[in-house]
Amino acid sequence: MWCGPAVQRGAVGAGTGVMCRKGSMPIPQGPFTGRTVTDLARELRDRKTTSVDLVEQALGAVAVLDPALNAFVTVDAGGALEAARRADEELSGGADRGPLHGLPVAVKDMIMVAGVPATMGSRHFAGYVPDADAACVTALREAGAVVVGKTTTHEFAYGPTGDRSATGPSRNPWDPERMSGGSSGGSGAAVAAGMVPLALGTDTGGSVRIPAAVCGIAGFKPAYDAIPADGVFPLSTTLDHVGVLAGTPDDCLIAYRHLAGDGGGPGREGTEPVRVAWLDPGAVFDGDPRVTRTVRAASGASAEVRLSEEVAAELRETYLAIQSCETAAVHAERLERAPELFDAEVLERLRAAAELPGWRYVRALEARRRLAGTVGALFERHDVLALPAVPIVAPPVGAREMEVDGRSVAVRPALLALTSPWNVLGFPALTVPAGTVDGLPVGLQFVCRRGDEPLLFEAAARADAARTARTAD
Ligand SMILES: NC(=O)C[C@H](N)C(=O)O
Repeated sequence: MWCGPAVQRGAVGAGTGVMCRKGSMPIPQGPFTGRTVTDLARELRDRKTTSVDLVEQALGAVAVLDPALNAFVTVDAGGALEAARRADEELSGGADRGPLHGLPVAVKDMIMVAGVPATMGSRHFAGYVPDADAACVTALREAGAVVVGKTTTHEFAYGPTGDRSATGPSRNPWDPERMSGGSSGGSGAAVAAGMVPLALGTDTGGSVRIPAAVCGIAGFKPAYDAIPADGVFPLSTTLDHVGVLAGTPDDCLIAYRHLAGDGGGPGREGTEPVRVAWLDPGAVFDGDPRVTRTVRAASGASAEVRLSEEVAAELRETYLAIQSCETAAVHAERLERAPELFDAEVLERLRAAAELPGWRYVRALEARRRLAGTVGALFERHDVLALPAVPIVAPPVGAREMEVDGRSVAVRPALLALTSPWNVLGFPALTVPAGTVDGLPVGLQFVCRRGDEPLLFEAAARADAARTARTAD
C-alpha cells in the first residue's frame, strides 16, 4: 500500500505502528500527522494531553524519523521541556494564551532563537549562538508555543533545492531520495512527517511555498513585512518574508494571526463568493502538464487570466537582479575573507551575483513599481489568482536537471518560477496540497492583494474541503 504522510494518523509516539511503503522506502507517520492545531488545542483543554506530553511526542518522533530526513539541525530538548512545563502550569492556572499554547513548533535555522545555535546552514556560523529571539519567535512564545528545535536550511537560504547545507540535505518524507525543497526544506519535512504540527520558514523567492508544495502540506508567505523580519538572517532584504508551514491552511492562518505585526488584519465582512481566476502558468514556465491539470482541477477557479510573455520575463529578471544585488551586499565581506567556507554551488551563485552592475538594481526597482501596477490590475475583476506553486514534482536530492514531459528541465529555475513573482510584488501567497502526480504531492498556490488575506484563506479552505471530500470517496 502506498499512502502519503497526510493520509494516516501518527505511528511514532501514538503507538499505531503505521508505516506506509513506496518501493522499499518507509513513509514516516509522526504523532502530529493529521492532527490540526485546533485538534491539539482541544486535546489540551480537555486534559487528554499536556504540553510536556506533546513535546515528548515531538522529541520521540525526531529521534526515530529524523535520521532518514535530516529536517533538524539542532534539537533543544531541555529548553523545550522546561517551556512545556511552564505552558502546562499556565494552562492549569487558567492563563490561556490561545490555540498555540503548549504546542511544539520548529524554527528554520535562519531565524534566531536565544541560546540555541544558529548556523544558517553554513560553516561560516559554526558555533554561533544568538542571545536574543527574533521578533517572530518572541510572538510565538507570547502565544505559548514551545520551540523544540531548528530546521535545516539551504546555506544562507540561497537555494530552492534544500540540498546544499553544511549539515547535509533535508529529505522528502514522501520519498527520502527526493528533495524536500528549499530553502526551508527542514521545516517542510518536519511538518510533513508529523514531527511537529507547525514550523516557521523564510521565503525570498518561494522558500516556504516550495517545500510546502513538494512535501504535501500548507505554506503561507504573507504580504511583505506583515511578519516583522527582525532577528532573521537576511538573504535579500526587500524580497525576504517570514512565513508559516503547517498541515492545513487554517493552521497557517491561526499562526499568522499571532505573528503578524497588525494582528493578521480584519476578518472577512462580505458574503459574496470569492472570485478565483486561474492564472495560466504557461507564459511563466513550461512545466509538467500533469501537475498543471491536477492543480487546476483543485483550484475552484471560475475564470482564466494570463500574463504576457514580456511581463513574465520582466518579473523573472527583476527578481534575479534584486536578489543578486541585495544578497551580494549581505555577503560581501564573507565572500572576500573566507570564500572557502561556502558550499561550492552557493559560492558560484554569490560570485555571479556580485558581478551584476548597480544600474541593473536601479532598473529592477523601477520595473518592480511598474509590474505592481500591471499585475495588480488582474485583481480588479478577480479576488484571488490560482496557479501551481511548483510546476514539477520533487526532484531527486542533488539533481540540477530533470526530465519533465520528455524534456530536460533546469531544476532551480523550475522550482522558483511560479513563486518568485509574488516576492517581487510582495503579495500574500498560500500553497495547499492539491493531489499527487507519480505518487508525489503537488501544491495549489493562491495569491491576493495585501488586505484580501481573508479571501485567500477562504478560497484555500474551499479547495481543501473539496480535496478532502475527493480523498474520502
Ligand atoms: N530563499 C529562497 O526563497 C530561495 C532563493 N530565493 C533562491 O533563489 O535560491
